[in-house]
Amino acid sequence: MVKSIANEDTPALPRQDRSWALFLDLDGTLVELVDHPDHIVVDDALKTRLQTLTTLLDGAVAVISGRAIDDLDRHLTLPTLAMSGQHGAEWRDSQGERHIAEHHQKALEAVRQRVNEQVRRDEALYLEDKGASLALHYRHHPEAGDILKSELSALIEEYPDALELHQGKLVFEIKGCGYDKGTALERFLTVPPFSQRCPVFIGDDRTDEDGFRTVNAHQGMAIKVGTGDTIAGSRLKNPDAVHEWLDQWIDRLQHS
Ligand SMILES: O=P(O)(O)OC[C@H]1O[C@H](O[C@H]2O[C@H](CO)[C@@H](O)[C@H](O)[C@H]2O)[C@H](O)[C@@H](O)[C@@H]1O
Repeated sequence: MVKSIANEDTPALPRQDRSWALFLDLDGTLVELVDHPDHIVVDDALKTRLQTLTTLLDGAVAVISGRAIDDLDRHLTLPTLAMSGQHGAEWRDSQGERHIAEHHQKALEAVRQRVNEQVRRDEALYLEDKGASLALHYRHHPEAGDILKSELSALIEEYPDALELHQGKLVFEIKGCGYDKGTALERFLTVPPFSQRCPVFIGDDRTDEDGFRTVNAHQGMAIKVGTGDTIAGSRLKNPDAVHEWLDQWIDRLQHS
């Protein structure tokens, strides 16, 4: 049964277990990618699925996203769910306490205005200002990718210890150095209810590879959604397959 939702070329996923910790990316993993960040569809079934798993795994479920936590809360409306936002720069622990990295904020402030000017020159671009990071979306002007990459790289050149450029799916992100999805996972794994559990991380994007690296180092399970190069050992085809696999997990735990 698991085989039908995994890609043909990867081994069947192991049987889900109560002793695992679950880490989930959002865009492209739990929800389909759409034309604009505000247009994702988070239905009630997904919210219930996340809540049920959190209960069954004694709280060891966290969303690990590039989005800001306020934005994740707006879409998921699960205010007590553990989360990491902005590629590890902010996080909400399992006690509900919020934390945010600040070391790069001065440098970010210095480039913010210049990125805004760039966006004003091309109305097909969309700037998502997340507070501790900037996402410049070029989904509606994909040919601009190469030039944007070199322009944004030049903009942050002055701040090599504070800022770095990440490339996602038709988006470039300017974010603080020293934080990524790998450090976000590592942080959760040092404290209960995540510590002492086998980590499972499901993600679709190249920024999720940092998380896969951490999970692999902890002998956990890295699951890549969709196609493309990856260091993950397993794959699921798309968000629907992810939902199906999570539902199997719920079913197993409720009937064991
Ligand atoms: O780490 P994630 O939860 O996967 O977030 C990664 C980025 O996702 C969002 O952008 C992407 O999804 C949009 C909606 O489907 C799409 O329009 C865009 O092209 C994608 O890059 C989000 O807006 C970013 O802030 C996240 O970093």
